[in-house]
Amino acid sequence: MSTTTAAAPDRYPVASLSMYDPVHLGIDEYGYSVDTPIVYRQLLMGGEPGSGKSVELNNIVAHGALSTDCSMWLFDGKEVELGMWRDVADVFVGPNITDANKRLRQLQCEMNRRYAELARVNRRKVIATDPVPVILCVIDEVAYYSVTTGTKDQREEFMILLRDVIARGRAAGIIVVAATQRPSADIIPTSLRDLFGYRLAFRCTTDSSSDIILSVGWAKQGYSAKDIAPEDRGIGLLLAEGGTPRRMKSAYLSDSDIYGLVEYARQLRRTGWSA
Ligand SMILES: Nc1ncnc2c1ncn2[C@@H]1O[C@H](COP(=O)(O)OP(=O)(O)OP(=O)(O)O)[C@@H](O)[C@H]1O
Repeated sequence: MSTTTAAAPDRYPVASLSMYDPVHLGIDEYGYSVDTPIVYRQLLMGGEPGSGKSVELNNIVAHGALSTDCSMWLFDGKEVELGMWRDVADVFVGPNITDANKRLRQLQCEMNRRYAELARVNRRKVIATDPVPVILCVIDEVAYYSVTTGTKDQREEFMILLRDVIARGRAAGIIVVAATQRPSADIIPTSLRDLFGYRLAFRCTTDSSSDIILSVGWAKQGYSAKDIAPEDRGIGLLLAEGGTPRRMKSAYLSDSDIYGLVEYARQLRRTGWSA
């Protein structure tokens, strides 16, 4: 055994993350880390303005940006919330429904292509060793595209395409993370909500809007995002695949954290990781 100690290298190997790794969302009320695999799932977030949705979206997008097996498709009806990640997004859609629908049609085609390939090789789902990236499709604010902008036909087309991608995307390696500050039945009908395996309710103004995110009945059982105090920004109830809602606080990335991450992700995505 050698008695000499090797000089510490001045550069350390840093591996990228993978979309198949759990994503760090925050900590729960007992101080445990909330790390959730989101591949093969869809995640819906809702809550009143300023309740913490964009902060949590940033955590998920940060994971995607640092994952070299992730293709990021960002839809930002407000343009500035996800805009900081624009340089490392593969697709960035601002407040333009024509563009949004065009991109969703492309996503649908890619999904169909992947299913055709899976069927050809007699497989059920995309896995980590497949030569296709996981597609992380993040939409902030769904209602902008589904009820506010464009013509009725465009809004309807948006919802039809989105519903299809949410319903069929999982096994094809397409994750949809959607946020809305308007948790109402016209924006998130039950049939759409139920397609999301994960739901995260930040502070809501009524029990019924909390139930629209989580699902009917939880408020009566004592799990209502209405009970989150207005000053408790970033606190939400996370319902994961049929469990019980878990109260948690999302992790927080400051703007300067995000600038640093974007720069790092840009290098990582250009070169792959290297020592
Ligand atoms: N986890 C957190 N830790 C610390 N501060 C937070 C956290 N989450 C939210 N905040 C604070 O609350 C503010 C509003 O959060 P955020 O922008 O995420 O709300 P939002 O729900 O996306 O609002 P809107 O619907 O209007 O876009 C943040 O700028 C930040 O100051």
